[in-house]
Amino acid sequence: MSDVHTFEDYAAIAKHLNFQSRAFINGAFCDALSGETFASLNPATGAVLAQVAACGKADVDVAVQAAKAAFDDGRWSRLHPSDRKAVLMRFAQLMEDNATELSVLESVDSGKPVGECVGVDIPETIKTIRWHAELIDKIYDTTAPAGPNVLALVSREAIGVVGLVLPWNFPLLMLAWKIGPALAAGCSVIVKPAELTTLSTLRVAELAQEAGIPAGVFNVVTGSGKDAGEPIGLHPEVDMVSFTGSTVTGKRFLRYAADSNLKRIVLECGGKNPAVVLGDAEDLDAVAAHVVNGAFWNMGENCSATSRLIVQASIKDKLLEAVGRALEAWKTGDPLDPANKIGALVSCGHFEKVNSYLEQAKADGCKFAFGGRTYGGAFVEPTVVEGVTPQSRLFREEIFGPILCVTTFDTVPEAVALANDTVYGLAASVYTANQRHAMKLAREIRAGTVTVNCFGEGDVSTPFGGFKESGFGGRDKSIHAHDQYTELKTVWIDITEPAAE
Ligand SMILES: NC(=O)C1=CN([C@@H]2O[C@H](COP(=O)(O)OP(=O)(O)OC[C@H]3O[C@@H](n4cnc5c(N)ncnc54)[C@H](O)[C@@H]3O)[C@@H](O)[C@H]2O)C=CC1
Ligand code: BAL
Repeated sequence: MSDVHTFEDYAAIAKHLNFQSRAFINGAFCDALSGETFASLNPATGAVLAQVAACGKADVDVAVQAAKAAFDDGRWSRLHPSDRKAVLMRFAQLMEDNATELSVLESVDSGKPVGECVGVDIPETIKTIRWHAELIDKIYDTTAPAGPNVLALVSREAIGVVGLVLPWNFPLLMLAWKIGPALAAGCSVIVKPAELTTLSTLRVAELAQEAGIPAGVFNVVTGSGKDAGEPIGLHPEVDMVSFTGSTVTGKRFLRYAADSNLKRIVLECGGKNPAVVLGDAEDLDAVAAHVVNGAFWNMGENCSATSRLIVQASIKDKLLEAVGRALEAWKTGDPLDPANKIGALVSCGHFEKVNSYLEQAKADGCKFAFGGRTYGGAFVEPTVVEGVTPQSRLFREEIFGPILCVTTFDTVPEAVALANDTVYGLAASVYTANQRHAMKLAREIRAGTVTVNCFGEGDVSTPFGGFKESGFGGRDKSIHAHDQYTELKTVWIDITEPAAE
């Protein structure tokens, strides 16, 4: 990453960004066949950044044909693993060479604080591509234990043409979580970025081409969920879809699969993630710093965001005092100013949704311990709402914004029951000095990731995904992600000696 650090530097780069706005199909940028476009806005200012190709079924058909032709002729799928690895390593290097530009682009398109893009989103994107590239020539197939006259080979083969339907909250990182293992496995991909955040993915398509990923292997179809996402879900020649987004849309993909070709579906959906703080937790300032980071990182637009603070009643007031101290570092404002840790929400539409929970909190008679103010149609300051009951919408629904709901408990079993009182099961954190309690809570809370005395999503080496309505069918990240994009094949070979003549 370069030495660009100030608001003025980032603003100057933003001013001179060139936006690629056409779809990328079969190695070429192209308009939608209908010629239609939609506006991509900077949510912090409302300015139109670009008019983006509004693709539909016809464009998806062309992309699928290209992806299938590429897969079938083996230009990528049958490349020597070390050669595939070399191309992906070059791809990662090109992203690193352009990391500052990608960070600013991601920030203006999504409202994310540029400091987060520079420090987390873009480095993690690059690391993810490298990690999966490194794996390509290190995975061995196996033989199964079988009788003496049989050789049973069990291998993994790329699943084929893969649709990757992406959310807007971590546009490039979610792209990397999916294309990393998919391209490493040898699949051809059709990426459908969220319509609110397409621009960084299109820039990365340019870099993919420059790196030498062959035509047809990496395609980007831009457009709405209904027009471009649904045809991917229903396409008979798409072998698999990996989706991240809302549970409602995730369920649609299961229906698309049932109504078409039983394509494999992997879903990473919403969360309503608890942080359970026991009365014996040590160093409440450290706990508060983790809780605040979990709740407000990326404006809470995060499926694993800490959304419910479930705290033992005896320490609630002390913990909230510490939360107040931690919040002093969380300034809200222009996403291009690296001093701000809270930028703009992704769109006015999403702001309306988040604001409806602030209104609900007032209607429920809850107390705003901190925050509650909104600015400029897209900014919401970090807000902590006390006295949230398990019946409230605030406790039950995914807010996906900077609102932390506080509920108290008296006993550990009560805490477990509250933590599990949700249809979701993506992530949870537990804070306690008692290792027995920590392990008991980690076991009993039904979630894909449980962090103890910290908040985080692990590393690229650890699987990410959820229980219950948070997920289906597999995991992103880690070696387990490769399972999503491969089929198991058994080759059963009879090695009986022919009977002597
Ligand atoms: N990582 C996560 O868990 C995410 C959760 N969400 C949740 O979903 C809520 C709504 O956000 P949205 O952007 O509307 O999420 P969404 O689930 O509708 O969108 C995610 C992706 O699915 C596509 N899509 C939407 N409708 C589709 C359809 N009928 N068929 C095929 N593809 C479709 C979208 O174009 C986008 O690429 C958020 O407020 C948040 O609660 C949103 C984004 C990410
Ligand atoms: N936190 C990364 C995954 C997601 O929010 O979709």
